[in-house]
Amino acid sequence: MMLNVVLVEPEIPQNTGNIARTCAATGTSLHLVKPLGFSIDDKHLKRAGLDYWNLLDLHVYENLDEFFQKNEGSKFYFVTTKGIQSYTDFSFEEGAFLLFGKETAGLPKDILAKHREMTMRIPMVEDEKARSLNLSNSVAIVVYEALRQLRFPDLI
Ligand SMILES: C[S@@+](CC[C@H](N)C(=O)[O-])C[C@H]1O[C@@H](n2cnc3c(N)ncnc32)[C@H](O)[C@@H]1O
Repeated sequence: MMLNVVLVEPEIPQNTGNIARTCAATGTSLHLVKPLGFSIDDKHLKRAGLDYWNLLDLHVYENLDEFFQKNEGSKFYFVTTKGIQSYTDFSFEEGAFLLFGKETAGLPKDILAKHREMTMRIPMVEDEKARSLNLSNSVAIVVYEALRQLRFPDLI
């Protein structure tokens, strides 16, 4: 696949359902890293993804170690409110893996520290009350920037 979205320990089924729909509609693979806050058969998850599930290239992992092992050698990008640069300052490569954190806590701190140079943020107002965007909105923003840079391959 041209792009890969990775949700690390997602908690809210409606968010993952929306993201599944974005992935299916853009030909992007979806990778879910457990623990998940819902079952893959959850009705909210299915409803939010509507009938797009059969179009989806879905991969599920027991934990982050398994994810990194199975995708060794790939290019990883970390999307976080603590990113050192704007997502628009990155060049996205074909086959890129875009990692997003869980709704309550984001990506693990040790992972962000290890991959600091590859962390990106989506700019927001400087107000501590505006802590973050919705997870599924964040995925849509970054996926479409990456696809734009790759010239919307196979999309019309
Ligand atoms: C609701 S947010 C998590 C909030 C968490 N307190 C944090 O600061 O990371 C869930 C995920 O959405 C993405 N996200 C939300 N707002 C973002 C932003 N402004 N910049 C980059 N990523 C963002 C990140 O992947 C984040 O891990």
